[in-house]
Amino acid sequence: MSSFIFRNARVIDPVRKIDSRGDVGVIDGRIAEASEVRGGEVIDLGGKVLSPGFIDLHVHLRQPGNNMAETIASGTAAAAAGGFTSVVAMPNTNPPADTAGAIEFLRQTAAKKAVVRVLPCGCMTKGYAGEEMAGIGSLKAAGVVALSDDGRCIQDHALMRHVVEYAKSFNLPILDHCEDKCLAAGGVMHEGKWSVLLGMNGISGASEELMIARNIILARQIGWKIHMQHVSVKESVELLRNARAKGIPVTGEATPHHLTLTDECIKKYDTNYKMNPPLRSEEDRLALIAGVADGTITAIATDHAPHTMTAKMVEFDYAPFGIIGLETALPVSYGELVAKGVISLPKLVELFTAGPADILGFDDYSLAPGNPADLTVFDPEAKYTVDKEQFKSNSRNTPFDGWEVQCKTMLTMVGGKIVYNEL
Ligand SMILES: NC(=O)N[C@@H](CC(=O)O)C(=O)O
Ligand SMILES: [Zn+2]
Ligand SMILES: [Zn+2]
Repeated sequence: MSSFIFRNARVIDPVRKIDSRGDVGVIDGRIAEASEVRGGEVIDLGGKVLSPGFIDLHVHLRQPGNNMAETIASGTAAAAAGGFTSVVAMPNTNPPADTAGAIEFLRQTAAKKAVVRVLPCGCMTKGYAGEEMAGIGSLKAAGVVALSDDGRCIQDHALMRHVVEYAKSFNLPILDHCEDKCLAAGGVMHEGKWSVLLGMNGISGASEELMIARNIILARQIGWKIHMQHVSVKESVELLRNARAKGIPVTGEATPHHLTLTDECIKKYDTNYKMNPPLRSEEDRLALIAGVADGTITAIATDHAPHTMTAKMVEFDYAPFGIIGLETALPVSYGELVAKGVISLPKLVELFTAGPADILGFDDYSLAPGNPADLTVFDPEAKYTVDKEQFKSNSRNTPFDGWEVQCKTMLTMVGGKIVYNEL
């Protein structure tokens, strides 16, 4: 395997609290002191940022079941283009990833087709139907890194309690889609001023708040980690903030779209603004940003949810929920959080690296010599226009097409192999 020296990097390594000019070496797929590399390829970064590879906790790869929308090959190519070196693959495929066999399929296909690491996530319940617990022990043995029924939420609190107990005994974090079905029923957008004005059925913020409260209670009672996916409302942020202050092991992620867009966008009736949870009010959006700024929210995750053009090109009510995000996450988050002075650049890097690594229970996700050479190089100064036709994803369902953005992925390296290069 080849060696590399990255010269003149702005090295940002949140775990080791480093933000300084320097060189980073890679020998045989691992990070090394640059001075120890003999005769490797020299790449001058001219001050561009080099950081640990980004981890996306929340990605829908759609294979098996909907290869038109995405495959493991196309989804991981999109991830590489976005600077992600690892993605957690949500199990709501068809068939769902609720057995060791399904996880084995994912792992074997990823070994052949993926360009970044695919971290399998298994269902909490059989068929993610929320009725019967999945075989959590065999999912663990097959290599899942977490459990989730994403797309749906277990409504039966006693069942959820048992799942959390099993997850604890198998040392698996739970990534939960928090949504009370009764309160959300029939809704297609956020319940608020705009749903009234547009005459559309709303999804109450309380549907999320209620299940976040439920999960906080279970995390406290059982003493186990529950991570709240795609947190979207103000009240959820407040609940999380208070619970974390008390030491309850709960965490939350924010998506780039919930940080930047609101329910007002729905007036365009464009189904690329339809996702679950829905775009919320401006007040909710600002609360989410405040939660990121004060450390209540410790990860940015895309909830990359590809859908084909034909699936999305229908009346708003009938379109599936979900938008893609892997190839826009970095610039969109940079624009809202760093360019506007809400957080520093190292903090943004943390939200894409050490934050998600910690939620998964990985330790030392840093640029320490000896660690796997999973690296992201990006240029915070580079300005460009988002063009969905250039995406590596099989899908085009993005609300960010045509956005003038700043901060571009320049190179992605996984285990010492360059999988994306724009330098
Ligand atoms: N976010 C979405 O709107 N859709 C996701 C499911 C989910 O993340 O809940 C999907 O699988 O399409
Ligand atoms: Zn979800
Ligand atoms: Zn999802």
